Amino acid sequence: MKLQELLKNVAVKNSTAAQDIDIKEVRYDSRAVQPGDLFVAIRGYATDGHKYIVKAMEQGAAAVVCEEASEGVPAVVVENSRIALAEIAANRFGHPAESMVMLGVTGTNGKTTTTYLVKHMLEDAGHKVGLIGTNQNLIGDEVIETERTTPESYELHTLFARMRDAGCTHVIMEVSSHSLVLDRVHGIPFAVGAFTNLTQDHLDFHKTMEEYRKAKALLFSISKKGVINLDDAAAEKMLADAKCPCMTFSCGKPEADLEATDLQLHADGVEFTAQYQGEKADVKLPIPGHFSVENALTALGIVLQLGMPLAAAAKSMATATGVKGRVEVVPTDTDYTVLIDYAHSPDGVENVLKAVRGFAKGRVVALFGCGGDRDRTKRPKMGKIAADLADFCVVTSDNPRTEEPKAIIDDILEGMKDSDTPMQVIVDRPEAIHWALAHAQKDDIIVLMGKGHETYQEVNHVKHHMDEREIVAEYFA
Ligand SMILES: CC(=O)N[C@H]1[C@@H](OP(=O)(O)OP(=O)(O)OC[C@H]2O[C@@H](n3ccc(=O)[nH]c3=O)[C@H](O)[C@@H]2O)O[C@H](CO)[C@@H](O)[C@@H]1O[C@H](C)C(=O)N[C@@H](C)C(=O)N[C@H](CCC(=O)O)C(=O)O
Ligand SMILES: Nc1ncnc2c1ncn2[C@@H]1O[C@H](COP(=O)(O)OP(=O)(O)OP(=O)(O)O)[C@@H](O)[C@H]1O
Ligand SMILES: N[C@H](CCC[C@H](N)C(=O)O)C(=O)O
Ligand SMILES: [Mg+2]
Repeated sequence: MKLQELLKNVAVKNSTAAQDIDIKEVRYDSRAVQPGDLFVAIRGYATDGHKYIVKAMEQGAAAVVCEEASEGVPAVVVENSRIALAEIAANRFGHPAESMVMLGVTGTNGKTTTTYLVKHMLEDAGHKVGLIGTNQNLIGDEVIETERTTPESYELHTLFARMRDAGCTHVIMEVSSHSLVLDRVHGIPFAVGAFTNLTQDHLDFHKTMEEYRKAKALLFSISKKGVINLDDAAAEKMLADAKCPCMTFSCGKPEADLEATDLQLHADGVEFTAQYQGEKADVKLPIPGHFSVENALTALGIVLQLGMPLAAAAKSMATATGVKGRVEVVPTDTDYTVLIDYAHSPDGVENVLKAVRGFAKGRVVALFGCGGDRDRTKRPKMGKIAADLADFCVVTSDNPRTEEPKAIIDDILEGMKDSDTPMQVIVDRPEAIHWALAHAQKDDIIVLMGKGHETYQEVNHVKHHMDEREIVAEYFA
């Protein structure tokens, strides 16, 4: 592609690069640059892409997009390289997002689950759907592995192009707060954006809850229509900040556009009556927990905003299946139950343990750790909530990354020190799981929290294979 085609509608401050040069590929990591590529230099948190311009040129880069030009380098200078990257990516692939209905979900918890529900309902209605999120990306049934919840803009447009070419009409994606702040989703024309909830997470990155909320609110300045959880404490501010018309949902607030009443919470799912614009429908979702009602409402809100009739959406919801690693039952053939869940924030832990408490006949045993190189202040909070809600806690590791595992555990224990809930600390997670199984009692529900779908433990930048399903199976073998 010619450089000028890639730069169409990009706000260029000045340029020393010839506009008609041929560009082979676009790279934002110098380590991937090959002869003829365009290197986009991004100022990051860990390092600055501008430092690698010389290296990129040595590797054969044809030109550089940057915020500050270097002597003798064919450079296109822009105000913001991340925004330029997103625009270049859209140009590179022929604006694939514009030919599909783009749907985005933001919020601290419930994004992954909601996206799968929306995909299921749209497929039931006969559409081919692409999905982008934490567990994996999907083009219909085709699975594409992922590293991020919301990939970098260039990867996003690469995926959109594949989805478009495969005949997708709709894309449902998780929109993380990081992606909104870091312009990964810049320029995506979201037909509907939805907000699940706001509770503590990622303060390492956003610093304050208000900054975190504002990051999420950005989705409603790039969406045509919004769906907002009126039961969340941040709802009022989210509605006030929104630049698009928003519908609201609630469990019990009649002023909401979509309201759930007559909630029934069962061990294997939830049931409720949904009311929208004078219509009523019975909704069943085979995923347990009060939060499943919220996720169902978020998903219903999205398809209602697209014009799907409530009755059709409700009917479809009943045949949705659970999502890997979200309240997933591990088969054990014993008189107790093992669940794998992705709760990794104070609210997530509270929600899943309350849900389990609601149907447990015996003890609730919580096994968990906290991620390294992530929000430290959530650790004692998760510890306290687990100690308050569980009958027994096993504290262990969850992706220590570059931190000392025992130091992370000490942060968690700080929040548990006033509790008399019995507990066991075992740093090695597989060992901790085996210990929990060896000490299980009849009717216990052992909740393995934090890893969800993940099949690795990340230590010092290396992902070591670790699948909790296999660890449980090994124990019984
Ligand atoms: C805080 C954050 O999100 N950082 C992301 C950001 O990194 P950064 O801007 O700090 O980049 P950097 O490492 O300083 O490097 C700056 C630039 O120099 C380039 N570089 C670097 C080294 C080199 O030799 N040559 C070179 O060109 C890098 O490619 C980059 O373009 O941009 C990078 C490129 O896209 C991302 O890989 C990186 O994600 C990091 C690894 C990360 O862990 N992100 C997590 C926290 C994240 O994004 N999580 C959210 C939410 C999760 C959820 O709740 O579900 C997600 O959406 O996944
Ligand atoms: N609506 C909800 N409110 C609170 N907690 C929830 C909700 N939905 C799910 N959870 C809990 O949070 C965990 C994570 O859910 P899910 O993966 O759907 O959220 P997410 O927003 O995609 O998370 P991430 O930010 O890591 O991508 C679940 O395993 C469950 O314990
Ligand atoms: N996507 C989130 C979830 C991480 C889940 C947990 N396993 C952890 O490592 O903290 C993050 O990167 O913060
Ligand atoms: Mg997710």
